[in-house]
Amino acid sequence: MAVQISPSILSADFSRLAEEAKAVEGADWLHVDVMDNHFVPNLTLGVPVVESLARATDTPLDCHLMIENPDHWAPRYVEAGAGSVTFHAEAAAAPVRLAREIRAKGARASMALKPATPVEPYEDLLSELDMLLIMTVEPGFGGQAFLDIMLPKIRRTRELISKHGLELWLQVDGGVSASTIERCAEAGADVFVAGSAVYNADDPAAAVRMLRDQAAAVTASAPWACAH
Ligand SMILES: O=C(CO)[C@@H](O)[C@H](O)COP(=O)(O)O
Ligand SMILES: [Fe+2]
Repeated sequence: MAVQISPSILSADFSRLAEEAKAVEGADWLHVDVMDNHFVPNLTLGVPVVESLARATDTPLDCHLMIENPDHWAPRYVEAGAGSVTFHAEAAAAPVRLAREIRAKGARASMALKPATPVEPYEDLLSELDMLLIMTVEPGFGGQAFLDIMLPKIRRTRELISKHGLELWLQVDGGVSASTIERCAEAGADVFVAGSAVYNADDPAAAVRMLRDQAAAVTASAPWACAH
């Protein structure tokens, strides 16, 4: 699978969301961070804003739900127009049922792991998912420093994907920039969320292209990238 870039609208100007979404057209996804001030200590946006964003851009929406009770809310984000919906493993009561419901409603189903949550207990669930998101910061805020200590988890997850022959995308989110994306790609990530590295750049669309080129140069020689 080719590498994909998902700019996070969290680092954009929220008073101009439609324009900011258009500024990164050409990206593979638009990452939308939904926070409820319970699962994480921050509050962002909800279903009505996602509905409006879906109308404002042709870029598919990659909704990252940092909320309690995703079992109830995740399907609502599919109905709002998201192309991919990520719920947190730590918050979901019934992750298999939820992933199946997201898929049945027509979106890609994805599950996220906070930094302290290991992947191994979820090995048997991976076949139910279209993407696994490994957080490379503690969720809640943009602009935090990348956690290098997550690289072994990315590597172990890539090994599990290869071992089971899965078509699972492996996303990283948090502190991904020109100085960290290559390490993520080397470890086995293939979908990269970048908020501040894209929206703080003078030319966000060019920043997306540069990040994609950097990651693609690394994965071009990765055996797992050739296999998918
Ligand atoms: O989910 C989150 C934060 O919880 C992210 O999607 C951030 O929005 C990424 O921002 P940067 O770390 O790239 O600035
Ligand atoms: Fe995110």
